Amino acid sequence: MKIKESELILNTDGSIYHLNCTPKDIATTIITVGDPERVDAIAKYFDEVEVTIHKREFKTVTGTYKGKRLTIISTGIGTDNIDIVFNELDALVNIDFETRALKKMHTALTFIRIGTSGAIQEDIPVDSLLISEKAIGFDNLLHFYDNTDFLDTSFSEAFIKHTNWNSNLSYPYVVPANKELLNIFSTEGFFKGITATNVGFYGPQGRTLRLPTYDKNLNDKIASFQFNNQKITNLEMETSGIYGMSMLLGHQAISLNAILANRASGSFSKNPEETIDVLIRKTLEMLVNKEL
Ligand SMILES: O=P(O)(O)O[C@H]1O[C@H](CO)[C@@H](O)[C@H]1O
Ligand SMILES: O=c1cc[nH]c(=O)[nH]1
Repeated sequence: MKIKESELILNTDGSIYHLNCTPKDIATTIITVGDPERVDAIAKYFDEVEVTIHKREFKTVTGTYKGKRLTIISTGIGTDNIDIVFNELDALVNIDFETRALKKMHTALTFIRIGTSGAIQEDIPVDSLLISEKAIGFDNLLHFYDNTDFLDTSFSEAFIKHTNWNSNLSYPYVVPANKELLNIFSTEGFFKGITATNVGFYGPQGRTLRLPTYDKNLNDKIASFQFNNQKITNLEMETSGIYGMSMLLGHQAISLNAILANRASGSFSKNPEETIDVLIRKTLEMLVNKEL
């Protein structure tokens, strides 16, 4: 079936609408970051850069690291951008742009998020690295899609009860990391935990500058919640969307977090760039050594 021009939107040069990339521009292993400037902070380690494309908050660099072809792309902030980036990257490999039909052979992509995050457990210090075993999404992206049977509703129900979750907020959805990637990255000295993905940095993460939040104890309730001996460890703004979209589209994803803030102790990293750089170098080496 031919996908309409209003659904699969191609620019006059044949590139996809927001990302401005054509199918040849991307590798099958893709590092996602929020901050467009982090793309160059990673690409500076490449042997060579093949492609650089920048439109809006979406900066894409494809090149090689120790001979391995990789793409780095910035998503900007939030799961609304994840919807765009993941649908468009998937289209680049799984839709024929000439015929506008789905390709017969599915191509699975491997996604590694190199992100920043704030811990809510006191024993996860600033400047540590954490791998997200699961994400709990306080955003509503996944609720717009069908076929979400993989979501862990028992976890959601227990969480809603424990926190007395406000019914005006969207239903928190719980989605796992890719098992294989989780096993691979789990061996390398990361903390492991459950990442809460929020719809904002301030109120939604319980930060108060001038505006009070509806429940000043919400972060404490989130931190004290346990399900099957697992705790929610950290807050950020993309992982639930990345895990959810990857499950829906048949890709594999893992989210790695540089912990810059500790909300329990009220502290923030004195050298965030250094911590992010440690995570970048570690991730690049693992991608090559584990042949991901
Ligand atoms: O550093 P990035 O990857 O952008 O991730 C975190 O930082 C941003 C907020 O400062 C949000 O996008 C959050 O998820
Ligand atoms: O506390 C933090 C730190 C980074 N990113 C977030 O979303 N929250």
